[in-house]
Amino acid sequence: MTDKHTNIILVGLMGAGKTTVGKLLARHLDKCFYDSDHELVRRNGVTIPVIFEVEGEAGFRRREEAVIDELSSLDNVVLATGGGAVLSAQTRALLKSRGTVVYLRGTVEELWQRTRHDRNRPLLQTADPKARLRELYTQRDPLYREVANVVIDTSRQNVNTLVRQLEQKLAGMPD
Ligand SMILES: Nc1ncnc2c1ncn2[C@@H]1O[C@H](COP(=O)(O)OP(=O)(O)OP(=O)(O)O)[C@@H](O)[C@H]1O
Ligand SMILES: O=C(O)C1=C[C@@H](O)[C@@H](O)[C@H](O)C1
Ligand SMILES: [Mg+2]
Repeated sequence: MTDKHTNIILVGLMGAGKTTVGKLLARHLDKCFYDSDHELVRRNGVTIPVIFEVEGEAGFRRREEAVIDELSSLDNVVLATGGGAVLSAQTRALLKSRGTVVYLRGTVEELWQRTRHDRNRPLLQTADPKARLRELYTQRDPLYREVANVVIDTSRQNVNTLVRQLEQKLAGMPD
């Protein structure tokens, strides 16, 4: 059975640090780390842009929903989810029931600085990627907040500080 408080699930926009913070947090808490994006790439043997190209965003979302269902049903994991995972109502319900959900929040400016040189994010391959990021922020911030038990502001915080802060918050949470 899945014990709600053995899993930590990270949500947030592209560049929020879910993968980076998640890996370090898992090491500190002695939990296994999974990343839904990495798992999709590993299982399908192609990059995320290729999945988007071949199956469209809808195809990617179906695969993402299934892999998050599977990974979140494990115990004692830190799970970094893809930035758009919360678009699925089914996934939102699942995440809330399967772990302590942490929203890593960042300003659009910072998220932009962290993602601008990376071509691996198909949703940002537009004429004005920063404006796109702003739109995604407006659309998704309420969804991240809806699922989150904890909201962490990542602005001007290095990864080590964030992990320490997160560990303290998690330790202080009721069972
Ligand atoms: N708190 C931070 N301060 C400075 N740089 C950071 C911070 N968190 C992450 N980064 C950097 O920002 C980039 C994006 O981080 P990361 O890949 O962990 O984001 P993500 O939330 O997993 O994004 P995605 O949803 O696209 O997978 C990386 O180069 C990482 O080193
Ligand atoms: O924000 C999003 O919709 C995405 C974020 C990434 O983590 C990947 O899951 C993919 O690039 C889509
Ligand atoms: Mg990531």
